Amino acid sequence: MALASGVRFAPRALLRPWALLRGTTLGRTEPAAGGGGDGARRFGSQRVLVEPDAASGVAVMKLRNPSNALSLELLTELVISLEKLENDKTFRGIILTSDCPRVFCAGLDLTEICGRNPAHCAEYWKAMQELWLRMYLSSLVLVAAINGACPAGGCIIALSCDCRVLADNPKYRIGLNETLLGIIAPFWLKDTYVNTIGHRASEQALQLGSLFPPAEALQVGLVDQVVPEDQVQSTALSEMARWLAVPDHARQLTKNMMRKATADRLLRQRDADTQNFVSFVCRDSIQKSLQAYLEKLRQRKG
Ligand SMILES: CC/C=C\C/C=C\CCC/C=C/CC(=O)SCCNC(=O)CCNC(=O)[C@H](O)C(C)(C)COP(=O)(O)OP(=O)(O)OC[C@H]1O[C@@H](n2cnc3c(N)ncnc32)[C@H](O)[C@@H]1OP(=O)(O)O
Repeated sequence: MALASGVRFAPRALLRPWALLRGTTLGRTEPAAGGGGDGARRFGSQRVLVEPDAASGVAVMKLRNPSNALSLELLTELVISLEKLENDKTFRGIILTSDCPRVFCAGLDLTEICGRNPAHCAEYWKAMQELWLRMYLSSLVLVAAINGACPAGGCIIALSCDCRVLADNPKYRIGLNETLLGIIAPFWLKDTYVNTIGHRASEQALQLGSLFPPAEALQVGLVDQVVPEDQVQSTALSEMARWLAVPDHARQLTKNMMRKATADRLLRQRDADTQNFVSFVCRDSIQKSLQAYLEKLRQRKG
C-alpha cells in the first residue's frame, strides 16, 4: 500500500489492513438503495460506507462507527476507502458525512489511548497522522457535510477537507477543545487551524478550547456554509459542483502549493511527534484525566 509519507510508516494495522476487516464487506460491491444502474454500486466496510456515482465522479462516504469516534479500525477503513477512490480515475470528489444521528465525528477514540500500552498508543497515533496526511493532500475534492457534533479530531477531519457545510443546529458545535480535556493539540492540528481561521482566532480558540455553534463557526471561517439540516447534502453537492468546475490539474497543483509546507512539517518530524504524543498521553496524570473524562461521558449518557 502506498503511504502518504513514503517509507517510514508501517503500523501493523495498515500493513495487514484486511486482517482488521475480516467479516466485513469492504471490497464487495452491492447495489445502492434505489440504484442499480451504472455507477450505482456501493462498497464499504463495517465502519465506512461508500456510495459512488460514476456518472458525476462523486462518491459519498459515510462514517458509521458508534459516535464516529476515530478507533484504529475506523482510521484504517477510512484510509483504505480513500485510497480506493484516489486510485480510481472515475472519481474526482468525495462528500464525507456521518451515518450516526447527531454526531459527525466525536474525535479520537479515547479508549484507544486510555489504559493502553505505549506501543498501542504509538500505532494509533501513526494511523491518525496517516489519515490526516492523506486527506490534507488528497488530489480529490473533499467536501465535509457536517450533520452532527464535530469536536476535536472530528474538527480536524472536517478541516482536512476543501470545504465545509454545517447543519444549522445549536447542538452541532465544532472546534478543537483539547485544552478542556487537559491535553494539547499537536503542532499539525494547530497549523491546520491557523491555515483555516488565522493566527489570532486560532490562538484564542485553542487556548479556550472553544466549540463554536454554527453561526459563530461561520463567522470565524471554520465552515463555509451553514444551512438547515435537511439541506446539508444538497448544499454539499452544489459546493462539489463549484469545485469540480475548475480543471483538475490546476486545482490540484494549487491545493498542493497551499498545503505542502504544512504537511511536510509533520513528515519531517513524524517519529518525534509520535514519541511526544505517547510520552504525553501515557503520563499517570493524563491517564487519570482521560479516565475521568470517559467516565463523565458514559454517565452523561445514563
Ligand atoms: C506535548 C504535547 C504532545 C503531544 C500531544 C498530546 C496529545 C494530543 C492529543 C490531541 C488530540 C486530541 C483530539 C481528540 O479528538 S480528543 C477527543 C475529544 N472528543 C470529545 O471531547 C468528544 C466527546 N464526546 C462528546 O462530547 C459526545 O459524545 C458527542 C457530542 C460527540 C455525542 O454526544 P451524544 O450524546 O450523542 O453521545 P454520547 O451519549 O455522549 O456518547 C455515546 C457513546 O460514545 C462514547 N464516546 C463519545 N465520544 C467518545 C470519544 N471521543 N472516545 C471514546 N468514546 C466516546 C460515549 O462514552 C458513549 O459510550 P457508551 O456509553 O455508549 O459506551
